[in-house]
Amino acid sequence: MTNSQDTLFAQPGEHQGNFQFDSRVAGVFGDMIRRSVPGYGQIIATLGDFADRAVTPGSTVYDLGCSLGAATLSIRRRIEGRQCRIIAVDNSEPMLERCRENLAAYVSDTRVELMLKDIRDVTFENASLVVLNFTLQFLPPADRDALIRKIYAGLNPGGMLVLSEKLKFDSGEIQTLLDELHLDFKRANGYSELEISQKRSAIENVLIPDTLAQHRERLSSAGFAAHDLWFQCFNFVSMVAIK
Ligand SMILES: Nc1ncnc2c1ncn2[C@@H]1O[C@H](C[S@+](CC[C@H]([NH3+])C(=O)[O-])CC(=O)[O-])[C@@H](O)[C@H]1O
Ligand SMILES: O=C(O)C(=O)Cc1ccccc1
Repeated sequence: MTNSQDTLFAQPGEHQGNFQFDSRVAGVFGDMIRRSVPGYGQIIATLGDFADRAVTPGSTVYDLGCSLGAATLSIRRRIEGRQCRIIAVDNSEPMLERCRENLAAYVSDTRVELMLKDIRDVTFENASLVVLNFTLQFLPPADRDALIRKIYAGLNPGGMLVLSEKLKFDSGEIQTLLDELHLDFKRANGYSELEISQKRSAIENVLIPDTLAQHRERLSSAGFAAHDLWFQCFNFVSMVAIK
């Protein structure tokens, strides 16, 4: 997988304006996400374990906001021979191009369809597993309920949604504490204060976190009777919901 070092925010004044999933980001994304999101590697590996349990023969898996294909690759390795199909969607062309190369590096009998489109325009059918791994947080908040409802409608009974997100907290004290622990994690991974602060401004208006209560309410009102956290590290969580 592409893994050039992320130095995008290393120089003063670099990358001003809103964060975008352009070719520069796509070229360093593997390094960026591992050094920025605590638990990312564990979540990617565990998606394979969820897939092994959730994915039924002949069903469809959706990876929404697939970026370089890390989740799709982890899932695909675990569902060989089940006559399934994975639909991996991203609206960034440079991401999807690199994703195509990454998927082609391994042999598999599972068909992966890469779709360059907005996840709001996807039709869900015969789904046994839907993955939103750090993607919902980039949708305008007003569009989030409708997507979760559409996913629920397209899932087969027993089908799962795995939803990973950066969280916001009602308590200012907890927000500050977990934000600081996250910043320490980035420092420990070699990011400078300048890189941290420039990236923070760039994602401010682009990545809009919800609280855990908002996620729970959204999943419940979409119809998911069973849902809970399965992973948390600081302000990053992953939830599972079962239809
Ligand atoms: N409306 C949209 N439609 C389609 N794609 C979108 C949209 N908005 C954002 N994206 C895409 O969602 C991805 C979010 S990254 C996901 C990591 C991956 N899941 C991973 O497991 O490695 C998470 C992060 O950068 O924190 C990017 O590739 C965007 O182009
Ligand atoms: O870097 C951060 O502070 C994040 O919140 C995670 C992230 C990771 C990759 C792209 C955008 C945000």
